Amino acid sequence: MGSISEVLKDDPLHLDSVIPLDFNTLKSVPESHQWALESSNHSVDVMLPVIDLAHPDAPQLVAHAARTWGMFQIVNHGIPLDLIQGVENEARRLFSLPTDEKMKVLRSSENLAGYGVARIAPFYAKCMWHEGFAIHESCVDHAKILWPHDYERFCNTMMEFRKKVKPVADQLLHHLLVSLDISEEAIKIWEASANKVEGTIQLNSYPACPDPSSVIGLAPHTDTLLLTILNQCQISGLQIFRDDVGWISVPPLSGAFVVNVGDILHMLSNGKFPSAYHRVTVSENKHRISFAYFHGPSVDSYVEPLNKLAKPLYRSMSVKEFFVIKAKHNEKALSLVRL
Ligand SMILES: C=C1C[C@]23C[C@@]1(O)CC[C@H]2[C@@]12CCC[C@@](C)(C(=O)O1)[C@H]2[C@@H]3C(=O)O
Ligand SMILES: O=C(O)CCC(=O)C(=O)O
Ligand SMILES: [Fe+2]
Repeated sequence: MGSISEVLKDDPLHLDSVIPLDFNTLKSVPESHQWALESSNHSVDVMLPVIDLAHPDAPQLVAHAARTWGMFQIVNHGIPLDLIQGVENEARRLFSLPTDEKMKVLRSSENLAGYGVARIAPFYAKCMWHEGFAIHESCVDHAKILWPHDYERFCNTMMEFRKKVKPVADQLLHHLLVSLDISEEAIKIWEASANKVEGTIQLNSYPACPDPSSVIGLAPHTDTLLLTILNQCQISGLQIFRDDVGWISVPPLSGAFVVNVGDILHMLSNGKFPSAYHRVTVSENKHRISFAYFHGPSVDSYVEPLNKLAKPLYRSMSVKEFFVIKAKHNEKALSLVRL
């Protein structure tokens, strides 16, 4: 995504003016973080599909789960447990730094990488109980500022994770595209588009909160790209919304990753794979960490429903155009590009 800064330079959100709170010093929830939540984060427990990627039917199971849920969990993905633990440890090392240290790597408005609030933060009057750190391409510059004499451990761990997770995302995308009954050429184009970019890693931190029912970790949203592969680090908090059931908790499963469909795959599949609407709640006594890999596409790609036999529900547009629409309209973006 070389020219993403170009896309974001007209972004109306001034993220560098929204700074995460110094959560460590708080004994109560400040008004700035108190949300009027209907039914206070209430959710039900329904098991999301858990797919063994080594199972011979994995391609069909993945496609079925993406169609019915837009979100599922994967096991037997080949990402070693010690690497998962390593990423969590490094994320905890980063977020436990003093606020003034983290502020040295604050993400600017037109930049994808660095420390700060979620990109969706400026859409809400209240702040989320969350801080994040995004890694785009290399993380050496930022890590050297944080740990001048010990930056390699952080960077090597993150790069090793990206090296291992990207092929998993490629494989999942392949299963999904094949199931769409589209031309081999279209499959190749989109695989190449996703393959061309390194993908962004997002580390999320949700500190323990004195009154979890009055705050939100991450407000309800859909992810923008093709696929997100997320690890919840063994602490619950992620919820997915279904019209028929309401909010459903996604229990963390040791060693598993949660996969969810993003808006661009939603459009490519003509809505067959719905982008998952999800949110995050926080805990009273646990500092929750999660980390996610956001898979492609290249900003130079052109998005349109790929199955030419079906009536298109979304108009054609460049990925850049969609990023601009999403940055301006957030939740309304998909409905604005619907035909
Ligand atoms: C690649 C990206 C997806 C993301 C925006 C980003 O540039 C890096 C952070 C990602 C994240 C994580 C929290 C939720 C989210 C909606 C946000 O505000 O920042 C996602 C973005 C997204 O999928 O649009
Ligand atoms: O922390 C989580 O479980 C989810 C994070 C998330 O939705 C995101 O990074 O887009
Ligand atoms: Fe998300």
